[in-house]
Amino acid sequence: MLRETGDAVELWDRDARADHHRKQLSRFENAGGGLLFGHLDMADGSEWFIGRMGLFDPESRDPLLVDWRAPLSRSFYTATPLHPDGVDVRSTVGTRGWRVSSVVPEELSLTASRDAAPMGPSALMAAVSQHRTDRMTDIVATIQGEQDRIIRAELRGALVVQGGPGTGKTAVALHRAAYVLYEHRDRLSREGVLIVGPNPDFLRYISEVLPSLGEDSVVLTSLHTLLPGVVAHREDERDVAEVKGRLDLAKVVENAVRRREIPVRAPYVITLESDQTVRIDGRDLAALRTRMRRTRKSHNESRPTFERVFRELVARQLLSTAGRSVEVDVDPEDIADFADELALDDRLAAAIDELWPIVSPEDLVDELLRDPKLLAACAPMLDDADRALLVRTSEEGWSVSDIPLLDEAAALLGEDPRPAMRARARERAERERELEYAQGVLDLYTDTTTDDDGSEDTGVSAEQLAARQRFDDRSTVAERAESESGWTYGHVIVDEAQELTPLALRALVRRCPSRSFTLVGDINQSSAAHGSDWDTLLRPQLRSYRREDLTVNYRTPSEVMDLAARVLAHIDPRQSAPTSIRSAGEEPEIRRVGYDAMGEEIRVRADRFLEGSEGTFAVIADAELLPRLRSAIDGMGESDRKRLWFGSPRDAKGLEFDEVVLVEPGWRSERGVAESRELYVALTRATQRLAILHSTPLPTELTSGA
Ligand SMILES: Nc1ncnc2c1ncn2[C@@H]1O[C@H](COP(=O)(O)OP(=O)(O)OP(=O)(O)O)[C@@H](O)[C@H]1O
Repeated sequence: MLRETGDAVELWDRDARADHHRKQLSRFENAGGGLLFGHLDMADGSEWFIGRMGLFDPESRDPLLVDWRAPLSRSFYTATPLHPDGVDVRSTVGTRGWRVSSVVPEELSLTASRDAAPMGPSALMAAVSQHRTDRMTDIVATIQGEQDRIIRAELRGALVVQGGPGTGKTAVALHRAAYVLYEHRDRLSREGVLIVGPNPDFLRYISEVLPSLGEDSVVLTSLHTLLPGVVAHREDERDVAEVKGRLDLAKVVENAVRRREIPVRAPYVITLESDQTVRIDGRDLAALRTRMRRTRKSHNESRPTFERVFRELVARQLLSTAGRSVEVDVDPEDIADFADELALDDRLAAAIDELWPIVSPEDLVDELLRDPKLLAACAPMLDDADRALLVRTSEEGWSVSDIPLLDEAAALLGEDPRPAMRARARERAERERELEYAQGVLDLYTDTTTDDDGSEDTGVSAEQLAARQRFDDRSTVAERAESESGWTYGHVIVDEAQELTPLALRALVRRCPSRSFTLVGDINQSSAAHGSDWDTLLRPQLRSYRREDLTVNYRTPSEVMDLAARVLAHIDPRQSAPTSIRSAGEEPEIRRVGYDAMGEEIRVRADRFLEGSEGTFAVIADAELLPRLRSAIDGMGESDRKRLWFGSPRDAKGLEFDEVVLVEPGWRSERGVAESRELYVALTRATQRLAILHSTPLPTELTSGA
C-alpha cells in the first residue's frame, strides 16, 4: 500500500537507492577478497590503506580505503628509495578470501622504523610467476612506475603505447580504462568508453579485469562485432585484407551509394495506375539529385523527403499536362493534396523504389564485391589486380576486413527511417499509457492522503512521475551505446592496435570524433602483409599523437625471450627486444618429430602437463595443421580440455599460457616479414616453458645467429 511506504515519488527513489546498493554489492563481490592490497606509512605520521575502490566510514566520513586511482594512491606505485614522495614504508597486503594472509613491507625512507618485518619475496615476482588461467587478472597491486604514468596520462588527444611482448600493454590499457572512468566520471559515465580487442577469444580472456576493478560500464568489442547486426566469422588472406583496409575504399563505397541515387537514364517514363504517363526529363532528374544531396542527410534517411518531392514533381507534371500552367493556376496546397493522393499509386511507389531504393549496408557491399563491372565503375583508383582481390566469388560470410567497408556503407546509408517512424508512433502511444498509469497512481495516493480539509498536495505531477519511471529504466551507458547506431564515445582504447587498417581506424574515429584515443600495440607483432609503422597508420587520420614506450617483459622468461630476440633481429635489426624480468632456469626445447607422430607427441605432453601443473597449455600451429593436432585430445574430459588451447599464431595474439608447444614453425616455406612477425608472436606466449616440434626445416629466423 502506498500509505505504508511513503509517497509515490519515494517509491521510485527507494527503487533507485536499492539499485545503487545492488550495484555497490556486486562491485564488492567482483573485487572478491582482494579489496585491500596496499598500505602506506607516511613520513608525516599518517597512514593509508589502498584498495580496489574507495570506502568511507558511514558516520565520520573518514576514508577507510583509498581508491587506487585517487591522487593519494599514486605514491604507492611511484615512490622509490631515491624519490620516496613522503612515504616511509610501502606494504603490499596479500589476502586469501576476506582474510589478510601476508604483508610485505618495503622501506623507502631512512627514517622508517627498523623493526618493520623483513622483506618477503617481491609481490611483483610472485604475481608474474603465478599459473595462468583462461582469464586475465588485474595488476592493481603491482603496477610499475612506467605503467602508472601511462595509466594516468591525460585523456585529451591520442596516446600510442608501443611495447614488446609481455610488457603489460593489455594490462595498462584496461587499468587506464578504469582510471579515466574514475577521473572523468561525470563525462564518461554519459558518453562511455569503448575497448576494441583483436578477436572474441581475446575479449573473453580480458573480460574479468574491469569488473574486478569495479567498472562494468565499458563496452568491449572486436572488429568482428563492431557493427550491430553483423558478425564476421572469418579472416581474409593478407593481400585481400590489405586492399580492403585502404582509405581509398571509403571513396569506392561512397561511389556505390551514389549509384543508387536516381540510377536511371532520362527521360524517365512512368505509367500510373490510371494509365496516365508521366515523362521526366534529364534536367528535372539532375535538379532533383542536386536538391537531395543538399539535404546532407544519409541516403536512407532522405528517402521520405525524396518521396514527397518526387510525388510533387509528378503532380505538377500531371497538372500541367492537363493543360494548365501550374505556376499560375494551381494553389501549392492543391499540388500537395494531389501528391498525397498519388501516395496510393503502386506503380509510382515502384518507380520511387527504383529511383531511391532503401539499401542495407550488407546488400550494398555484397553487390559491390560480387559484381566486377560495378566494382570497376566504383573503384577507378584501384588497378585490375587489386580489384580482382576484392571480388567475392562464393557464398562466403563476412570477413573481419569487410566490417569497416560495411561500417562505411552504414554511415553513408543511414538507417531505414520507416521502422524508426513506426517505433516513434509506438513510443508516443507508450508515453500516453505511462502518463495514464502515473495519473492513476496519483489518484490512488490522493484518495488515501487527502487532508482533512479536502486539499491534496502530492508535490508532483503525473508527467514528472511518468518521467521518473521512464528514467528509472536501468539501462547502462554501455547498453545504450551498443544499441544506438551513431553513438559516439568519450574515449576509445584499442589493444593490438598495430592490426588496424586505415579504414578500420576510420570506423573508430567515427565513433570518437574528439579523437581521444589510447592505442596500445607492437608494430613488430603486426600481421599486415607489408611493413608498417605508427606514423603511416595514424598520422593521416589522427594528425598528432603522443607516444610512450614500455620496455620490461613481465611474461616471457629470459631464455625464451633470447630465442625470440633472434627473430626480432630478422624482422628489424634496429629494434631491441624488451628485457625479461625473470628467468625460468630452462632453455626452450627444440625437437625433431616425425610428421605422423606429431599428434601422439602432443597428447603425451598435454597429459604430462595436466597431471603435473595447474595452469594452461597451448598448441600453436599453422591453421592448416590445427584440425589434425586437435584430434590428438579427442576423448579427453571437459575440465582438462578447458586448460588446453589450440590456435594459429594470429589467434594467439594477446594471449598467454604457462606452457606452449609450437608445431612446425617452418610449415609455410614462402616466408615474408608477416610470417616472421607471427613467429615472434608465437614464441612469446609462454610464461614458463616453450617447446618447438618440427618435421619440416626450421625457419632461418630461428637458426641464424644461434
Ligand atoms: N605490473 C605488473 N604486475 C604484475 N603482472 C604484470 C604487470 N605488468 C604486466 N603483468 C603481467 O604480464 C603479462 C603480460 O601482460 P600483457 O598481456 O598486458 O602484455 P602485452 O604487452 O599486452 O603483451 P603482448 O604484446 O604479447 O600481447 C600478464 O600476465 C600481465 O598480467
